[in-house]
Amino acid sequence: MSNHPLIAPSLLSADFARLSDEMSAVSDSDWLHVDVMDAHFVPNLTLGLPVVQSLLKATDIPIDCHLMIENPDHWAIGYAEAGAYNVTSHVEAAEDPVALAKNLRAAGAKAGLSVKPGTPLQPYLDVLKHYDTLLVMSVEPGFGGQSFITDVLSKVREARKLVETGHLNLVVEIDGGINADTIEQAAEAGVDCFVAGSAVYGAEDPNKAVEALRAQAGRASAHLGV
Ligand SMILES: O=C(CO)[C@@H](O)[C@H](O)COP(=O)(O)O
Repeated sequence: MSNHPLIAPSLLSADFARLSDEMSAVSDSDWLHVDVMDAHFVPNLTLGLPVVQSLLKATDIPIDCHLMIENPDHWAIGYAEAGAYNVTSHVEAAEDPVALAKNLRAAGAKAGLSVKPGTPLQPYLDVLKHYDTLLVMSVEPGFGGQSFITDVLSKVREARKLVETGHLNLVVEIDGGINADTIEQAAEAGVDCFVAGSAVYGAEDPNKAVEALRAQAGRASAHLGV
């Protein structure tokens, strides 16, 4: 849980030839979201552990790794050992998500679990008790710049209720299509952490975009102060 809105710019929308400058451009953000894609779990290919290790040396912002890869049971631990703050794997890809969470925590990272837009939460409620973050995908994973899928907010409301009633203790994160037009409905539904790619890196001043999104989320949210 968090008591203020967390904004996590997605580096997927940054200029990959200038990653260090692009991280500095969002120095006011709470987390930095790094999308790892393997061209198997999703059709796109981005970057892997060697690049994340370099990013970790070049920033103080907590790195939030979103692994859109097959076999996270094997690969995720490397990101935790490298020093990522939060390491998220997909429930659709993980073979033993409980063991995975335990391994990530033992390596010093927060453990995150992500669900695609069509994946329900209900079968994974016991598994989620072992997790620190739940990443609700509000687009099909793989690409930035897609439109927000409003239907996923029912899962956010479900997760928020479970957190408020003490059944889960995790940060509710949303990813995909978050911008000035969509962040308020996500905040109202109960999101704590908002990933935003094109809305931040497409802005003239990325840091100002981060501040504006944070303020908007804080105003719209019943559970987060500004
Ligand atoms: O994981 C993903 C896409 O798979 C996201 O992190 C995108 O990078 C978000 O980009 P926008 O939808 O905010 O442009």
